[in-house]
Amino acid sequence: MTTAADFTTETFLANADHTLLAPGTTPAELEQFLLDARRLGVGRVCISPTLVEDAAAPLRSSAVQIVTVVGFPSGVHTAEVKAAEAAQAVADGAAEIDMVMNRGLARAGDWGGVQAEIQAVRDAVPGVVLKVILETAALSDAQIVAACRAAEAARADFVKTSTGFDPAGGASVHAVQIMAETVGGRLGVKASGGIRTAAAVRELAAAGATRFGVSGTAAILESWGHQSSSAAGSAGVSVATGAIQLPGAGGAY
Ligand SMILES: O=C[C@H](O)COP(=O)(O)O
Repeated sequence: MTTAADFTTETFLANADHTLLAPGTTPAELEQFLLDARRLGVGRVCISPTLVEDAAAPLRSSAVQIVTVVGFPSGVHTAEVKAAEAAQAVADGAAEIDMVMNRGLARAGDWGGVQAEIQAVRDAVPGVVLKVILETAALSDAQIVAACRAAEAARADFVKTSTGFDPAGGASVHAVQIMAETVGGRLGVKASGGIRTAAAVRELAAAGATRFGVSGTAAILESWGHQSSSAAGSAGVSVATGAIQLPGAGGAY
């Protein structure tokens, strides 16, 4: 079990998906983002599918891998579209796929349907790391548990809390605990959306997160030496309640 105290910057960087998913990104902004990723020493970048091909060439000489998103951010795309999007992204150079689950199916209790759409993406990109974005802030605890089970049954590799773009909110300690209790040790748990400080990263790691989707990587590293609680920080993370506000990328949709 990871404790907040022994979670180092090295552990964080090795398990960080440095993220750029804002719509309207220009080639110059992508270039700067990739330079930052290498300077920071992150293991992966998480970028929009339209950016994958352009990012693949400059990253080829580095150890940085490309993660992209499918059915993003709403998840309302058909399973066939998500599967095709995933296959195209891998052909373009993506090493990992973060797909957004169809939340309507989940809220209706159609867990067979949820499993089937995850399975469709799984089958389209065999051998590729597949994460399922649940948008946990918009689900009940029981729905989070069932969604985790559907992801595991469909042979996903990770469950992921949030897109970072939903008004319901981002990652929370509470959701991560539920996910870790349900599939932890067999599937990874990616916390993402609204994570702004080192304190928040440590709390989420202690709750069971094994991967972190963060657009504010540099600011998180800058805050690493500070002991101020994420709950009280300007990041808007409330560890007590687990609610995370999304002052950054979230709300763009
Ligand atoms: O998937 C990752 C999230 O979009 C990152 O959210 P963030 O911009 O709030 O760090």
